[in-house]
Amino acid sequence: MRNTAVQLTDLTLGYERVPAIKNINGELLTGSLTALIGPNGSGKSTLLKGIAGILPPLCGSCCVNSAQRVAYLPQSSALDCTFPANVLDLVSLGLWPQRGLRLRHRAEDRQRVANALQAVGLDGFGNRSLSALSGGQLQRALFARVILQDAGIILLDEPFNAIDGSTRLDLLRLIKQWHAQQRTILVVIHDIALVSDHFPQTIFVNGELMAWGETQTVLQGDLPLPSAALANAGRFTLQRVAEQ
Ligand SMILES: Nc1ncnc2c1ncn2[C@@H]1O[C@H](COP(=O)(O)OP(=O)(O)OP(=O)(O)O)[C@@H](O)[C@H]1O
Repeated sequence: MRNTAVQLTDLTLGYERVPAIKNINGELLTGSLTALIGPNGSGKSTLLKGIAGILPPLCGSCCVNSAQRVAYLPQSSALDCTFPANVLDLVSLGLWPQRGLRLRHRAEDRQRVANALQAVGLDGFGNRSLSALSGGQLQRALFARVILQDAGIILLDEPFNAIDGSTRLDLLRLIKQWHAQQRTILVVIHDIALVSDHFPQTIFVNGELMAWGETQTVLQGDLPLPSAALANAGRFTLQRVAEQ
């Protein structure tokens, strides 16, 4: 697994022994930037949870390069923002893989948290309660936590949902910085134009693996996605894995 960050072998994942996504084979190369696309309910979040180690395989295996830490950012709608915590609490959690849960912040840690908040444009938001953040501000805070996790493998579930254009650009810039640092990045996205413009690799799932490869090859046909997702993205021919 020298150049392999994640290896999936006949991987089937699901809930209460009912498969949600079946027989996935493939590998994420170290330093790759990959979009994960597919219709609602096609198993994208399930696959991310499997790679993050949150969901054990029903069959097959998911091997993650043990030399690399994994950062997983769930859909922000899955987070309970009524929890009595502020932005500093949330972002500082990114330090626990390195410092442990009972961390006492050193001056160096406080500086790293401040730097991460600055990098996502949330300077001065540290004491703001999570419940008082807008959707875009919450997404920025979650990205600050990912910065602190300093992981080699970064899994992001729909980070561009319900955010405005400038937040989207800022977050995209961060993803590109991580890519330039040779981190391995997998991002669930519904916006096919964004995938086409910014992601070199694409995985397309629909309960099983439909295609995995260069984005322009994968997006060469009619994808069974809502027409809104295809707006401005042209027509694509789907190259099925089975036909390769
Ligand atoms: N906790 C759960 N318990 C039981 N079934 C689940 C659970 N989470 C997801 N599922 C089911 O697994 C299948 C895949 O769901 P998943 O959330 O992975 O899809 P998705 O592609 O991420 O969808 P979306 O684009 O809507 O976020 C769906 O049929 C869903 O109903």
